[in-house]
Amino acid sequence: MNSAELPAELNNLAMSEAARPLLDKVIAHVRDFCDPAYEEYERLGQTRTDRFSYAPGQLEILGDLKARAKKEGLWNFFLPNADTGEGLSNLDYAYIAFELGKNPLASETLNCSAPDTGNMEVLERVGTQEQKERWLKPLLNGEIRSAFAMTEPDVASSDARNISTTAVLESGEWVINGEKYYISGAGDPRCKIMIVMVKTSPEAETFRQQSQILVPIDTPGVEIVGPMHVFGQDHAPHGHMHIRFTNVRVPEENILWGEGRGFEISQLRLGPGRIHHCMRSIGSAEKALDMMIARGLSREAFGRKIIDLGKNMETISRARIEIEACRLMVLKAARAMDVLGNKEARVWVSMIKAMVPEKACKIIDEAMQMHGATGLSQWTDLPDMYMKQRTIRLADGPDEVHHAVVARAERKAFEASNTRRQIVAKRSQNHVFEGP
Ligand SMILES: Cc1cc2nc3c(=O)[nH]c(=O)nc-3n(C[C@H](O)[C@H](O)[C@H](O)COP(=O)(O)OP(=O)(O)OC[C@H]3O[C@@H](n4cnc5c(N)ncnc54)[C@H](O)[C@@H]3O)c2cc1C
Repeated sequence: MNSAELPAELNNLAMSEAARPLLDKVIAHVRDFCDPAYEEYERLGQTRTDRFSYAPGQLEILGDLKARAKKEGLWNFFLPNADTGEGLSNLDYAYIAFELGKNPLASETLNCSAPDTGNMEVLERVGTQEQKERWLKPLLNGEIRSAFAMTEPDVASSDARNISTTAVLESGEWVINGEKYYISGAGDPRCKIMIVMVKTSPEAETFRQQSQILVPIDTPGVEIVGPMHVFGQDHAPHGHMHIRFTNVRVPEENILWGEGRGFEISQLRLGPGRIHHCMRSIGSAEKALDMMIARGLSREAFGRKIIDLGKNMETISRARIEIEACRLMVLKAARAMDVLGNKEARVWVSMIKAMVPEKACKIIDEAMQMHGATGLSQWTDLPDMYMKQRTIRLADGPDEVHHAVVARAERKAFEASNTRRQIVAKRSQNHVFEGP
C-alpha cells in the first residue's frame, strides 16, 4: 500500500477542535474518579460469594461513575457520526480511547466497552426498528450488557467459513444447535443478549452461508457450561464463557439484516471493534512505560539506580519509539476509516491489529522485568495488562490472519502497478546497485 496514492486528507491526523474539550474531560474523569475507584472496586470483588455475580458495592461504584460520565456528556463516543452517539469521528475517538486504556473501568463508565460497542454499532446500522427498540436502546442507556458468539471449540474459527453451529427455520422460528467458547461478557449477570454467528444456508455460495441471529441469553436451551480461563484466570464476573445451544428457538425476525449476511455484518463490526482495542493498547503501553521509569528511578542495585544499569535506558527509548510509531499507525487507521469507510480501510485496520498488541505486550513485559518479582505479582497491574494485550493477539482474529490481509493487499498492489514492476525489472536487468 502506497500512501502517496491515497487521498491527501488521510494524512491529517489532528484531533478536531470540537472534540478537544471532551478529551480534557475524559482525562480528568479517568484520573480523578476511575483511578481512585478501581482499587476499592477490586477489593470488593474479592468478597464475592459467587464468582459470576457482583459483590455488594461493586455495581454501585460502576453506577456512580457511569452516572457522572453521562452527566458530563462523556457517553457513547464510539458511534461515529450516528444520531445516537456524540458524533465523534474514529480519529477523535482514538485520542479518547488512548486515555481509556489506562484504567480497566474507564471504558465501561463511558458505555464504550467491548463487546457492547461492536454489538451496538451493528444494531444501529442493520437492526430493524423493533430490534433497536428492544436491544439497542437499553444498551445505549448502559442498562444491559451483551455478547458476541462466533468462536467454536471444534473448528478453526479464525476462518469463519468453518462455523458449524446450525440455525434451521421451523414454523417461524430459528432452531439453533451447536457450541461456542470464549464468549466474552456472557458471564456478566447484566448480559441479556447475544449476537450469534450461525450457519443458516449450507447450500449457498461460501460467503452467504452464515447469518447472525439475536439470542436472548435466558432462552431455553442456552446452557452456560462454564468459564474458559486466560492464563488460569476466569475474568469473573465478565467471563469468557463456554456455551452450548440445544434446540434453542428464537423468532424468525431475530435474524440481523437477513439470511446469509453474516459475513457482511462481520465486516461492519470488526473495523471499529478491532481499532478500539488497539487504541486502548497504546494507553496501556504508555502506562507500562511510566511504571517502568518510576520503578527504575526508585531503586538501586550495584551502586546505581536500576534505570542506569545495563541497557535499561535503551529499553525505555525503544518503548517510547515503538509507542509513537504505533500511535501514528492507529491514528492513520482511524482516519482511513473516516475517509475511506470501514470496508476500504480494512487493510489499515489489519496493519495495526497485527502490530500494536504485539508491541504493547513487549513493552509491558519489559516493565515487568524492570520491577523484578513484583512485576509478576498482584502488587502491580502489569500481569493483567500483559494478559489483556496477549489476548488481543487472538481475539478479533489472530495476528497471522491480519498479516495475511496486509500481505495480500501489498502483493495485489504490486502486481497491479506497472511502474513498480518495471522499476524492479529494470534494476535486476542492469544488476545496478543504486544505493539507498
Ligand atoms: C480472552 C479471549 C476472548 C475472546 N472473546 C471472544 C468473543 O467474545 N467471541 C468470540 O466469538 N470469540 C472470542 N474469542 C476467540 C477468538 O476470536 C479466536 O480465538 C480467534 O478468532 C482464533 O480462532 P481459534 O481460536 O479457533 O484459532 P484457529 O482458527 O484454530 O487458529 C489457530 C492458529 O492458527 C494460525 N493461523 C490461523 N489462520 C492463519 C493464517 N491465515 N495464516 C497463518 N496462520 C494462521 C494462527 O497462529 C492461529 O492463532 C476470544 C478469545 C480469547 C483468548
